[in-house]
Amino acid sequence: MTQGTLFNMEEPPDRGRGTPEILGPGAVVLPGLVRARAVDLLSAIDDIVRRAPLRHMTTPGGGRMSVGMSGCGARVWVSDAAGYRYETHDPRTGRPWPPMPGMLQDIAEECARKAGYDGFTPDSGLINRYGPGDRMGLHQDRDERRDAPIVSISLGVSAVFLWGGMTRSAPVRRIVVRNGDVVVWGGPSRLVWHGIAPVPHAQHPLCGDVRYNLTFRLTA
Ligand SMILES: O=C(O)CCC(=O)C(=O)O
Ligand SMILES: [Fe+2]
Repeated sequence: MTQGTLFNMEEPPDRGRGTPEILGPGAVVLPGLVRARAVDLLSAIDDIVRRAPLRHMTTPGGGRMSVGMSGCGARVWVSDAAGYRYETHDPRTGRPWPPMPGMLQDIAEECARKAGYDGFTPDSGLINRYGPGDRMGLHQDRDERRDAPIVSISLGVSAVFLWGGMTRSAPVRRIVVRNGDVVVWGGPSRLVWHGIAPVPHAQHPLCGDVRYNLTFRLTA
């Protein structure tokens, strides 16, 4: 990922629940789509991070990412002084990443289908953990297959998803993503710059002051 700039703007107005919101060609927010599965998803995250602990990765430039990361599946995104890449083994433990639970695979595929992407079979599930104030700067997801969409699930504390354009300096839309919301982007929008504004200090009944994000991709 490439870190970019963030803009601090006031909270955007609320949007209706349940109505898909088109972000652009091939990109959609599906509000609350997996809210009923939030407890199961969080328990799957717990199982994974017990075996592959969350860690703060460093960027090639030496910066420490505020978001805690782990993952499951055949390959998981890692970053260190050597660069951004996918690895089959967890550098922290030397072991293969935990396999992707069938439940996660099914939910990711169903989310993709709902967004118009039939036949999406992710081989990588990234876990991002945001504490209060943690953020992810504007970036493009460039390190995996670009002919497959990204399926992104928000859990816990609400955050503002930043949805930019095809260049880093394009105007940025701010979209509130809540527990159980899903964002899917692919096709002509696959390389849109995006990020997460600093997560507010807030409480969610399932997660305390934490936001989790699960992101599914195809890497090989
Ligand atoms: O946390 C999010 O919603 C976005 C995560 C993201 O963009 C990424 O992992 O590449
Ligand atoms: Fe991303």
